[in-house]
Amino acid sequence: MSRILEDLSGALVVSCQPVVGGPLDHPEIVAAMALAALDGGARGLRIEGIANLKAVRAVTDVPIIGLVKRDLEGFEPRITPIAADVLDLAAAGADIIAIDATDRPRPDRLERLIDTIQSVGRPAMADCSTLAEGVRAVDYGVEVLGSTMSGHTGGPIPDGPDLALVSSFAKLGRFVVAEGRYHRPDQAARAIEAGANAVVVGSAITRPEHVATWFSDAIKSVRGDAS
Ligand SMILES: CC(=O)N[C@H](C=O)[C@@H](O)[C@H](O)[C@H](O)COP(=O)(O)O
Repeated sequence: MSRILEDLSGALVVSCQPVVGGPLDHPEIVAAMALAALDGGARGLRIEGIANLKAVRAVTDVPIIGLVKRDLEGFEPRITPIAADVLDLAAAGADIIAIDATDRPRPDRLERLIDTIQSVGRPAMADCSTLAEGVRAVDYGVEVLGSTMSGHTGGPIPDGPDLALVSSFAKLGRFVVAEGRYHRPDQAARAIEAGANAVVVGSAITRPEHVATWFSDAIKSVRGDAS
């Protein structure tokens, strides 16, 4: 296992991805959120976008999972869909590079993305939605499997995290990251019990807009108030 993955064993990784266009969506604020998360015990970060990554890299040496979200016409995968982004992420200081590994039409072939990540000496993290996608990504040589995309490839998004997918990934002999809808500490603990090597938490820590909505919706539901 690479040193970066050893450093992340048993770690909380905080994804600092502000709501796009929201009041926190500025690189200096992303860097401040990252430092606050590290103060609270996070040992790794997940950062989207080159400007944000550079701002965070300037203030910490902890392992960073880097990604670029890109909406390309005619394609659904958004997380680092093209090989050119891989090179930019490596140059900006990402230690691990995350890619959408779902089984959906994509602009650059998955094998090409993984080869490009390996050519810059970084572990590749496959953001998957199913076990079959994880198995395919392992066949292509990824070092890290994430449950990131579970529930995000169509249909209603479930409430809780996909612990069953984490358990299945744990049998594949790769570093497993539990990610997606870990909204409470006990859920993160269950992920480690299910075999995850690390847990990524995003919205519950770094998207106060989402957290405020959870609370305001709960209050409205009790009041029977749709406004
Ligand atoms: C599906 C997708 O695009 N997920 C993204 C991946 O980087 C982020 O928007 C999520 O915030 C991240 O995965 C953490 O998940 P959560 O915010 O649920 O803790």
